[in-house]
Amino acid sequence: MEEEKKEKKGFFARLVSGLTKTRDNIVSGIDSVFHGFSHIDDDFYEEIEEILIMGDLGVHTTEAILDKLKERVKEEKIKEPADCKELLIQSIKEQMDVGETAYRFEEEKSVVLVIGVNGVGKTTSVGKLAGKLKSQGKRVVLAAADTFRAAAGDQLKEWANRAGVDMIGGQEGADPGSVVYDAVAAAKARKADVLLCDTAGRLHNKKNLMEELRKINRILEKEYSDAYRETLVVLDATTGQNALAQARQFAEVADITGIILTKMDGTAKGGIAVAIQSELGIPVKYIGVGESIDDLQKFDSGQFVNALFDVKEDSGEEGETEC
Ligand SMILES: Nc1nc2c(ncn2[C@@H]2O[C@H](COP(=O)(O)OP(=O)(O)OP(=O)(O)O)[C@@H](O)[C@H]2O)c(=O)[nH]1
Repeated sequence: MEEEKKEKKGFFARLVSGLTKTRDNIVSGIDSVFHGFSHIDDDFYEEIEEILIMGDLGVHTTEAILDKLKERVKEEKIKEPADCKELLIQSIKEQMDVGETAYRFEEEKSVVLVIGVNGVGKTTSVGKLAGKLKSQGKRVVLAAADTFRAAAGDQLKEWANRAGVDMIGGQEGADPGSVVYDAVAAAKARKADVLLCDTAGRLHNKKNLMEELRKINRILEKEYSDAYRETLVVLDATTGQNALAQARQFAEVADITGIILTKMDGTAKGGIAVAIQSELGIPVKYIGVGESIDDLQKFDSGQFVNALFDVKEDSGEEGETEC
């Protein structure tokens, strides 16, 4: 129990330091609004709106947050700008609410498809996730089914070695479906708990992407129907609103069950996590906070917002995050 508390505290401290740039971008501005205005008026709300939009929360999400805030301020007859801070934090948390995030693939035999465009950190995230599952004592098999890019398989192989798991690959340009087919056979033979597939990422050709995913899904239905299926999209947080647009496009062609938001370390655009959950209703399941194998953390909206606004968490009871 003590260990668990310590771990949560450690996670929170790392989250706070990882979000320094995002926090500087949003919170220092907000604080000066709370303390710089003598009363609550349209200008006050406009300033908050501007800061949230600049912090990459997006126009729709920001409007929804402000509507909620205004309603509460009225209801609770708040007069002092400084007293709005807690209400704003509450409104952002509510706006991000997507219910409790499930990690079923950690509990039962599963296949996880990971998709994302080149360069977002897809291969790295698959490697980190493999390492995380392996450290939980799971038997993991990787499928290098993103056969489009030269050397992608080699890169994944390095991660497989680092994580200490098996990888099934194919030649460059090979049919991703056949790689998945072979990987399913290997997963069955090795009694794997989780089959992690590094799959397609070509958004510029939606028809092909859709076809490819459909084919993979058909194979999984036929050959591995008793495995729970999860589809995660990897997005690069440093691209801000572009990441949101990518998620939207992927959601049009696949049944997305979660998001991995990478490069949260050192970006000022971490507010995109709020926009993603609010506008798409898809949970951010993990965030990438560095380039090494341990730099993937489960995401918890409550803790994230607390970290952003420097709300202290000493009991460790706020979120369920473990890492
Ligand atoms: N700082 C930081 N860098 C990351 C993170 N995730 C990935 N990267 C880096 O981002 C770069 C791209 O990562 P890859 O995993 O190769 O990206 P990919 O999406 O697989 O791209 P392709 O291999 O080109 O398809 C690498 O230099 C990674 O080390 C993260 O969470 N934080």
